[in-house]
Amino acid sequence: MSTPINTALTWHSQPQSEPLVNDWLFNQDSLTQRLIQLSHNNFSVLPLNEGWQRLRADECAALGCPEQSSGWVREVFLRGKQQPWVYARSVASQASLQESDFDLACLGTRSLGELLFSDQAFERGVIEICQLTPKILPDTLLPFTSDASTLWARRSCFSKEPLKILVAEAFLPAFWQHLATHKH
Ligand SMILES: C=C(O[C@@H]1C=C(C(=O)O)C=C[C@H]1O)C(=O)O
Repeated sequence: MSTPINTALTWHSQPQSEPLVNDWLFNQDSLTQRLIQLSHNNFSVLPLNEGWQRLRADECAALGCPEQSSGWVREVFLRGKQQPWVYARSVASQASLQESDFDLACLGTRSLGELLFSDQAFERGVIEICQLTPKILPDTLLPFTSDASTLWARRSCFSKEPLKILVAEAFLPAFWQHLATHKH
């Protein structure tokens, strides 16, 4: 289902004007844990697509691996109250996975965050954000029709030498609607 997408994504770390957006985009804690709390434990991970693929140019650059590298791609929905709240795409190069004992392929419906945040050896790099627009993310990639004109997304690298896992998360309209209707 994944299709090559426009890699002209402009990732940056510039805080935005809305405090609520900044809180969710730049928070360093496990997103899984925050969504478990926000959903009052009604949280689940829905794998959408997993497998070996050629990584995107921006992903290779972020991982520091050669262009056109192959890697394991994991795309999921993080769901709160059975609603897709976040679309996530996590990738790691084949070379680094082969050198490590990290089995990204075995996760299934377990959250990647459970592994990344339980193992103190993983260091998180800078969180970058960008706004995804339909022209960047054709709906062939995002398996849902988003009624938002843009989606806020963030990404960061989790490193535990020699392994680097690039985790990108796009917050979906249903997430912001839940926040708006359940003032916290
Ligand atoms: C990095 C984390 O893991 C989350 C879990 C993911 C998965 O299971 O594929 C993907 C993105 C993350 O939001 C986290 O919980 O912060």
